[in-house]
Amino acid sequence: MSQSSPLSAQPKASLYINGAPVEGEGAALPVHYPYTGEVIATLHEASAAQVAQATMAAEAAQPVWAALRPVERGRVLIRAAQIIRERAEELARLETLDTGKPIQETRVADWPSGADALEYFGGLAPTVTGQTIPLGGDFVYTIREALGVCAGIGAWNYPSQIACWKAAPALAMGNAMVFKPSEETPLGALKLADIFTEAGLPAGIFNVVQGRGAVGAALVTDPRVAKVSLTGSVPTGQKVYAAAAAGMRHVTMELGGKSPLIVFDDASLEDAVGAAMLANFYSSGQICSNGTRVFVQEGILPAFLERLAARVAGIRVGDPLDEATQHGPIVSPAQAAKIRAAVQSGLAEGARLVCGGPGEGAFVPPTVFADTTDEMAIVREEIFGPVMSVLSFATEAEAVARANATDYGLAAGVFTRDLARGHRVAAALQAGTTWINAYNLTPVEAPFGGVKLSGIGRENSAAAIEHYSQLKSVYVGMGGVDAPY
Ligand SMILES: NC(=O)c1ccc[n+]([C@@H]2O[C@H](COP(=O)([O-])OP(=O)(O)OC[C@H]3O[C@@H](n4cnc5c(N)ncnc54)[C@H](O)[C@@H]3O)[C@@H](O)[C@H]2O)c1
Repeated sequence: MSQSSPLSAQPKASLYINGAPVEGEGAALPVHYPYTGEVIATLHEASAAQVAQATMAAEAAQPVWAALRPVERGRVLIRAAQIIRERAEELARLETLDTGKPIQETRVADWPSGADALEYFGGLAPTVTGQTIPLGGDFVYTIREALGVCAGIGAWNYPSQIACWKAAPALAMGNAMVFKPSEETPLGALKLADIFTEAGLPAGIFNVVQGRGAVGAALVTDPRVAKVSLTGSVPTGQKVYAAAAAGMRHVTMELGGKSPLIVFDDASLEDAVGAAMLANFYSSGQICSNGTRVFVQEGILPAFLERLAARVAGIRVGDPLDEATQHGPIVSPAQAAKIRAAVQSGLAEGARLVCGGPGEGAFVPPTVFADTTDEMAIVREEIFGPVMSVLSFATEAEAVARANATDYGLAAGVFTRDLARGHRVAAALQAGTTWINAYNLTPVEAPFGGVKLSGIGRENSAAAIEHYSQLKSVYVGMGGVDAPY
């Protein structure tokens, strides 16, 4: 890599352990800018000994952090959020270099959402209390206490948001964290570690190790780790859940999906088309909750497809650092090849290409298939790219049954002007996160997560507190001990 390259993003060191940058002792990890393929940084994986050092540093630091007043922990998180907002432009640019996502997205979605989580959980920390349970003299009170050392493992689509979404509730509750970003996008988590230190976080409370799956596996089975939170694919989730079970560790699993978006014929066509585009093409389609199965009621199908094709034709594809660009490259050549194979399989299975196609190089254009059936691989399997399958349906009962006929259950959406139907359908859809007349909005105030194979546990909202703490009950005897012997 040329250090003089204007795109150089070489960090001080690859890892962050016990409050300081540390170089990795493992294999090289080149970081490519997805748009050009240029190597913008070369990192090194953590060795097994360095993974252990990170968890030991976390274990040593955690009790002191947990003993602070919650308002003091919260203040550090809120200060970190302020630093993120002050450096918004620099951080958005780094996220674009790391992921290839358009700068117009990374300015509004990635770090800003991470800052929201830090503010939210920073403010929530002092409000967490226990219960008193009267027993007519004796009583029990409960303490919600930290778990200890938490491991966070991230995917590459929203690397900095994922790091913040995991760190914020974990740290708010007095835990320490060792975070392993995806090997594709390792840069944002290192920035977060720096920002935390600047905000006053004690050394050892947030550590970063880098590496591929084996480093993640070493972290999951480290004896000091009490909880694992993974964002990734279902196959990885199954492996990590099983490995965590051996040590009876807590888990949060944020996994993949093949979510349905149901559009009834009374919906606002323009809003439904806009939502379907957002649900498939934002971040070049690399979003876990994407509504990739778009069920459209037969009466409005022709009008829906016509309007969709017209609006998709206007999407500006290109250089992600150009402010006008709305659709950037795919994160890596390997992922682009997987998406292309899915597009080819759609063509081979007889789906009708409305627009887009396999694309070339780093780019897969926004792609819409019509005349698809529930049996086609493009309709059943997560593609994790900008490929929408449009399906036609006749009745509400049919749409709900077909929408639920999947092993996934991350998200679902419904568009209708009949609000009673909207609520009825939302209730019937097997998904952890649902939207009525909206799609893919994930404010920190709302719980986010999946059912069925899409995961377990919830991120964001007060619900996340329960996933980063455990209840202790304290029985207080107020009288004598009545022993029968
Ligand atoms: N539900 C959500 O919140 C959410 C959000 C974003 C992405 N995702 C899902 O993530 C997937 C795309 O991301 P990806 O390709 O990076 O996923 P992935 O499963 O390939 O990797 C995820 C992370 O797990 C690590 N890993 C791999 N094998 C491991 C092992 N045996 N033990 C421990 N860690 C291991 C990887 O290094 C990476 O950091 C998609 O399926 C997408 O739907 C889910």
